[in-house]
Amino acid sequence: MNILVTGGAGYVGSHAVKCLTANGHNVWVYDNLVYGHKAAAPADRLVVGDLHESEKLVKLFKEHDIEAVMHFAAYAFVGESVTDPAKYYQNNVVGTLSLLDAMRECGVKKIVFSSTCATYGVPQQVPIPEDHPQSPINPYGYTKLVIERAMEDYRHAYDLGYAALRYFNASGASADGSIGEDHTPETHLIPLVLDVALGKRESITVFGTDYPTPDGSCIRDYIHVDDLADAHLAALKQLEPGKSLKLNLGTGRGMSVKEVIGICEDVTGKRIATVLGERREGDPPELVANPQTAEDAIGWKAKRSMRETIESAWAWHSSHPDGFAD
Ligand SMILES: NC(=O)c1ccc[n+]([C@@H]2O[C@H](COP(=O)([O-])OP(=O)(O)OC[C@H]3O[C@@H](n4cnc5c(N)ncnc54)[C@H](O)[C@@H]3O)[C@@H](O)[C@H]2O)c1
Ligand SMILES: O=c1ccn([C@@H]2O[C@H](COP(=O)(O)OP(=O)(O)O[C@H]3O[C@H](CO)[C@@H](O)[C@H](O)[C@H]3O)[C@@H](O)[C@H]2O)c(=O)[nH]1
Repeated sequence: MNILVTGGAGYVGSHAVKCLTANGHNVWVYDNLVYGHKAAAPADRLVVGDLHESEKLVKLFKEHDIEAVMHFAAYAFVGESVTDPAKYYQNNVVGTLSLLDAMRECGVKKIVFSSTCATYGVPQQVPIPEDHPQSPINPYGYTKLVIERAMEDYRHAYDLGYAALRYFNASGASADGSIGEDHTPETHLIPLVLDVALGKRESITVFGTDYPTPDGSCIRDYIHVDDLADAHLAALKQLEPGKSLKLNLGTGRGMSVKEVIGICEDVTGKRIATVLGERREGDPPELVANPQTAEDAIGWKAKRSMRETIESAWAWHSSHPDGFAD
C-alpha cells in the first residue's frame, strides 16, 4: 500500500515507518522536522513539509497515489499545552483539519491517528476500557479528543475510515538499535532515568510519593514502541472507508515510578540516585489500559516485556548518549 506517514521523523512515527517498510509497504514520511530527526527517516523517503501546507499534501497524495495516512505529527508536551494552548490547538487541531481536507480532496479514505490515554483524564475505573468517559484534564488531551470527534463526523458524512489509537506510555527503542527516543526537551521517565545511569544527570526525582498506590508513586502502562508499530500495521489491515476503530494500546500491566527505576538499575547495573519529590500537576495516580478490545478487533496484543522495553531503551541511549545529535 502507498502510505503517507506524518511525523514519521519523530519517535513513534519512525518506528512505525520501519515496521511498515519491513512489511512491504511503500512509505513516504512527511515531517516539518521541528521536533523530528532527519536521521530517523529513510533519506530517499523524507518530504520536509508542514501539516498546514494543504496544497503540498494534495500534490503528494496525487503524485504517489497515496491510499492511507498514518498521522503522528503533533505537539505532545502536556505542561506546555497548559501554558500555551494556542500553539496546541493551532498545530494539533488546525493542522490536522488541513490534512483531513487534503485527504478529502484526493479521495484518501483511511487514516490511523495517534490519540492518547490523556483523552480519558482522571480515570474512574482502572484498567481503562475504550467506553470510559473522555474528559481530558489538559489542552493537549482536548486537541486529541477534538480530532477523534472530527474523524467520527467525517466518517459519517464523507465515508472516512479511521483508527483512533489511544497510546499509553510509549517506551523502548528499535531492536536493531538504529533508532530510539530523542525528545527535546526530554520529559519522559525512562530516558531521564537512563540519563542518570549514563552520568548525564545527577538524579531522578520521583514526582509524588503519597499517591493511593502500593508504593505511593504513580502507576503507568509502558508499551514498547515496536508493539505500537505492530498495532498500527494491524489496524491498517482492518481499515475500510466508513469504518472506525477506537482502541487502547497498552499492555494491561501497571508499573510504578519506583518499580521502573528498580528495573533500570537492574538492566544498567548502576545505582540510580533518586530524589523523592512533590507531585507533578495534572498527573493521575494510575493509568493502565484494558487492551482486550484491540485484541478482539485487530488481533493485536503487546508482546514485549517491561524488561525487554528497558533493555532496548538502554541499548539505544548508551550507544547514542546525544541521541541523533542533530
Ligand atoms: N510518546 C508517547 O508516549 C505518546 C503517548 C500518547 C500519544 N502520543 C502521540 O503520538 C504521536 C507521536 O509522538 P512522539 O512521542 O513520537 O512525538 P515526536 O515529537 O517525537 O514526533 C512528532 C513528529 O511530528 C512532527 N510535527 C509536529 N508538528 C508538525 C507539523 N505541523 N507538520 C509536520 N510535522 C510535524 C515533529 O517534527 C515530530 O517529528 C503524537 O501525536 C503524540 O501526541 C505519544
Ligand atoms: O522526572 C520524572 C518524569 C516523570 N515522572 C513520572 O513518571 C510517570 C510517567 O511520566 P512521563 O514519562 O512524563 O509520561 P506521562 O506523563 O504519563 O505522559 C506520556 O504518556 C501520555 C499517555 O500516558 C501521553 O499522552 C503523553 O504525550 C506522554 O508524555 C508519571 O507518573 C510522572 O509523574 C517522574 O516521577 N519523574
